[in-house]
Amino acid sequence: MAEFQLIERYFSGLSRPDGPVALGVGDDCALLDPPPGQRLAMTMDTLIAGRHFLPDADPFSIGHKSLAVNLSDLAAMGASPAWALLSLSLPQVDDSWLSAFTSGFAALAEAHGVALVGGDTCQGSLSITLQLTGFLAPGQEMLRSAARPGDAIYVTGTLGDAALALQLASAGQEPGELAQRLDYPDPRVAEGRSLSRLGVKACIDISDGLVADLGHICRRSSCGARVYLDSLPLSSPVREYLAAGGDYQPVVAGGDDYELCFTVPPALAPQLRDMPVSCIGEITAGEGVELWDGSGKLLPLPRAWEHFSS
Ligand SMILES: Nc1ncnc2c1ncn2[C@@H]1O[C@H](COP(=O)(O)OP(=O)(O)OP(=O)(O)O)[C@@H](O)[C@H]1O
Ligand SMILES: Cc1ncc(C[n+]2csc(CCOP(=O)(O)O)c2C)c(N)n1
Ligand SMILES: [Mg+2]
Repeated sequence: MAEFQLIERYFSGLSRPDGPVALGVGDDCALLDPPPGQRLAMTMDTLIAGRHFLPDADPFSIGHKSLAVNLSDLAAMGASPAWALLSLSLPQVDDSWLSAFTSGFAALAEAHGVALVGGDTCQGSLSITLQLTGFLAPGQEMLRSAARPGDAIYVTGTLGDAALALQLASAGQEPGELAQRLDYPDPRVAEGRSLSRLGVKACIDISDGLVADLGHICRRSSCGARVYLDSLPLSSPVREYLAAGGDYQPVVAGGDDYELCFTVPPALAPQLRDMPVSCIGEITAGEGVELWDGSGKLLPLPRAWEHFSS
């Protein structure tokens, strides 16, 4: 099967032309009608074999994750997802790989109302780039630059599960239930929309680890952050790993969490009472992220995930 047959077989069906998609997969461009009065929120992320997923990863999970990491960026802005463009580089045409990949992608796209409206396909080493567009009413955006001293810092979900799964898998051990968090991140789109509607102004999604991503909020907001290790929300396997003497590096710097980290002024905090979020510290007038343990000791910051750093 060659390029155009492949596009027809695997990607035309994901296009779902409807009202706002005037023209999807198949022409020189997609033609799209954004809803009046909404801004477009646009993001893009790449997944590369060996860099973002293990070479033997299930293609269904790669399809899921390539969309999930982009949905997570829209969630962090408070946007609603709408359209995707998919650029695929494949070493060869492998039918079973492509059908599993597109099924994983389609299942998550369906769950979030995302239409695939176009893309590009070429032969090369395995790499997936997804561009995702969403909508956002002006004034509802959550920015990295909007944290203020005195704000409380919150996160959704639990931290460190995916990084610990990767650490175990890389050491040839069985990650058990943690594997799900590495392979199938659950982007916090509904939570992002709710937070933005509540009036939360500062948010980021945690892809490179808490310390690095909260660090982006600090730099862009010209403030500091105090985080309390004992306040971090942890799953049972991560708790057990720490209790057995495991290092906190995967929890605060391993990355791949795809949880939201956001800050809230004291007046807004009571409105979060019924949400599944955890307060982990506060924004200060200082600079950079500080990590404190339960006995009041300042902890050294582990090195964060960063491309070109090793
Ligand atoms: N090659 C590039 N050209 C233009 N802008 C870029 C490029 N690479 C990154 N950016 C922009 O830089 C900013 C930070 O990008 P970065 O990839 O670090 O954020 P992110 O996508 O939220 O994080 P992650 O990729 O870890 O999920 C974003 O606004 C992004 O659009
Ligand atoms: C095989 C393998 N090695 C390492 C990792 C960890 N990892 C890769 S990229 C990244 C940050 C987000 O990426 P980006 O900044 O490119 O969006 C993290 C935490 C992984 N998932 N699989
Ligand atoms: Mg990125």
